[in-house]
Amino acid sequence: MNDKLTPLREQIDAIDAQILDLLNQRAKVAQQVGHVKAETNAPVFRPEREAQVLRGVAERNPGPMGDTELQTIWREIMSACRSLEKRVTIAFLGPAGTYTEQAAYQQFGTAVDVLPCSSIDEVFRATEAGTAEFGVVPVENSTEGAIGRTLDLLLHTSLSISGEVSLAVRHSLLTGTGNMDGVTAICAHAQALAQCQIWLNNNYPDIERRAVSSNAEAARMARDDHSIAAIAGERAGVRYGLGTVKANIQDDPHNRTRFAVIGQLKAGPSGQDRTSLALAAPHKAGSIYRLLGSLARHNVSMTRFESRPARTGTWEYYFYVDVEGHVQDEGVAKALEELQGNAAFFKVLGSYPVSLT
Ligand SMILES: C=C(O[C@@H]1C=C(C(=O)O)C=C[C@H]1O)C(=O)O
Repeated sequence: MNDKLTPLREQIDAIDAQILDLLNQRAKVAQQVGHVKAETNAPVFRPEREAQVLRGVAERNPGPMGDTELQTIWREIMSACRSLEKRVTIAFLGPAGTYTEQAAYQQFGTAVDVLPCSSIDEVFRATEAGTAEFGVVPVENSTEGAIGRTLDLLLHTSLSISGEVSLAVRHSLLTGTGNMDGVTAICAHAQALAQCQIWLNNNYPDIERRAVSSNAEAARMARDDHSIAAIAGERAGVRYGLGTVKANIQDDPHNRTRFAVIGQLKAGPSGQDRTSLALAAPHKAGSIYRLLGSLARHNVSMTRFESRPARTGTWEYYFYVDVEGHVQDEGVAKALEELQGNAAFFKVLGSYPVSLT
């Protein structure tokens, strides 16, 4: 047995030495890139370039390594290289252990400084003030729909969306003991309670449900008080030392949440981009039809159309529209120019590379 293993391990050691050498070669080039950027005051983080590198890895991958696993490794390589140019600070909807934290690492890798914030408003404030270069906030959930507060704040912020992250959201029922003995309340964010309501109705119809500020906060409460069960991701469970009563209790097995990366940066075109817009239509017959007609005429595909009350008490709405392509793409530019002329309110929230997952 050992005789067979020894030469194989020697091969791995030799390959590791090459990987180590190549990684440091890559890091030195990234440092040079950093010097060039510093001379011109150019942004360190370039999401369009990182998206291209990650797509290229999957396209060129001959296997047996999986595309997703390689992309995870490359994300960390780029994160480490980037941190040699400059370490960026990322604000996110905390506390530690939330899905938003996971989304932040998914976008930037782990060689970043993080600033957990207690509300979506605080993420916007910290990023607008420059305390963090980027912020990460939830935008919509495939079961429960839009995160209203994020949409409201996007309307008037000076920040742009420079990235999107889509994560599979799986909820577990967690307690300090790993069972439900003595549990009198199930705590979670209101969104998570809503995403698990059928399962809760079927299994624990009589236990009180209590909405708290985040699932991670519920996990922290469950750690300190064994009369409380939390609904949260396994990540939060591990972080707070909880036992799993039942995993995957979300009503929709395909439950996903989409997050936006916000910051001063406007991402360049990566070749596979999306553009988010906020619009209001004038109070005239056919005005929405005219707005959307501009997209159709220039062959621009719409991937999302969402309305939200303008909060004027007059049944006026803002429309949140996502289209395929980048504002610098010719068709998109023409469509938006035309659309802007017909809109009562028009704002490009940002163009950014399409999420890998
Ligand atoms: C090295 C660069 O800086 C950063 C690091 C990257 C990398 O490690 O590949 C890619 C894009 C940037 O976010 C670059 O802009 O090319």
